[in-house]
Amino acid sequence: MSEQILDTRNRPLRDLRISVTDKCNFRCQYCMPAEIFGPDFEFLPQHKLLSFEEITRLTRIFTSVGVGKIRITGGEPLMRKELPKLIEMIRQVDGVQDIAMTTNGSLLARHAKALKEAGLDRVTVSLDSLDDERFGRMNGRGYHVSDVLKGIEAAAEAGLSIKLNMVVQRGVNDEDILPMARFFREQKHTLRFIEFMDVGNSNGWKLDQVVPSSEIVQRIHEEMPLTPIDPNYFGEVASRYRYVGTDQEIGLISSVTQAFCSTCTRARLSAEGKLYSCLFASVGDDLRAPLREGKSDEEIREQIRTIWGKRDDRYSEVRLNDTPGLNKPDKVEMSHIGG
Ligand SMILES: Nc1nc2c(ncn2[C@@H]2O[C@H](COP(=O)(O)OP(=O)(O)OP(=O)(O)O)[C@@H](O)[C@H]2O)c(=O)[nH]1
Ligand SMILES: C[S@@+](CC[C@H](N)C(=O)[O-])C[C@H]1O[C@@H](n2cnc3c(N)ncnc32)[C@H](O)[C@@H]1O
Ligand code: SF4
Ligand code: SF4
Repeated sequence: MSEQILDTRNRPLRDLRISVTDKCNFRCQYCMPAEIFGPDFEFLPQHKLLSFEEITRLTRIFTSVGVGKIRITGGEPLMRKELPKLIEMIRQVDGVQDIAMTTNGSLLARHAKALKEAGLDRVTVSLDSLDDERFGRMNGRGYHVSDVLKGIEAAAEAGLSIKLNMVVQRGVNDEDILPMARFFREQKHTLRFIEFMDVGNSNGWKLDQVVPSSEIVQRIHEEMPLTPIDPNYFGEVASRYRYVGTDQEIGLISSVTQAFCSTCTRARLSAEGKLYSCLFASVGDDLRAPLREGKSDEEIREQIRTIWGKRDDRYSEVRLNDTPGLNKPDKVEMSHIGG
């Protein structure tokens, strides 16, 4: 059994979410708005990115202090060249029980088979609408729904387990809630509805654009009756509901209206090797420098123990009490550290 480390709120470190690139081919308004992430925006140069060897070494150190779940994310993780090679390297690490990836799905069709063969267990594909025009607008680059559906199909054919993520914004895509629910119920994939969050510094978040999960459940329940079911594991982010009379389910990720910080076991590693103890953190701790300065595994492990031991984050829990417009320090961008 590996060591378990606890933060100041007794939360163990269990999941590591690894961002492999800060780049993305989409410009979702709620994440990387085109007016900010324009042609002049400077993304990380290659030498600042953690190499696959560095990521794998850190994964090994993290598993020795209790991490079992790995999620590959970004930016768009499939923009990172030779990603299957990284998956293969992480798969070899003792203690890694589950490797998942979050992707916008646009490049998945051509990579799904290689990812599965390399050892990826699961993909979560983000899709906000089945309406091509609206989807093209939301992704900021005119990508088609069919590009993503082909990716989902290829992932299913390759034998990857699949979930869908839909960020719901009132007045933007809330009319897609029912069509998405019907479609993925039919397709037998679990769809999770995510409350629009105030991540990063530039997504123009307003509370009145958040559709509370309770309302989403109500809207679906009126047409397709739902019943709540237990979480799959301690600290599961989504609350689960099953369509009555079926074994199909949906998930609700309610970080705005029902914060889940008290069971948050997630650490996030940015593409340049900074460790963030919260999605809403302003600063991360640099792990790349110690890696490149020749520090030993034990020295880096001790640094991680110290960071996690001091952790007190509970941003979502305090968010609703925050005064809008309060002068807070800039938070890290979600595309930078992964969702
Ligand atoms: N506030 C907050 N939101 C989170 C956190 N983790 C995930 N989310 C949100 O939930 C979405 C879904 O996360 P995923 O990584 O797909 O889901 P997951 O629940 O970790 O995945 P499973 O392992 O399949 O249960 C993310 O895109 C974020 O929007 C978190 O720690 N804090
Ligand atoms: C940052 S993306 C990275 C992975 C990949 N590019 C994708 O879109 O799946 C991870 C997840 O964060 C979600 N996300 C981004 N901005 C968000 C926001 N403001 N509120 C809620 N979820 C958000 C996305 O929908 C996506 O499911
Ligand atoms: S949510 Fe994902 S696909 Fe959309 S801009 Fe952010 S990183 Fe790219
Ligand atoms: S807001 Fe921070 S502490 Fe709370 S669940 Fe999200 S990442 Fe964890």
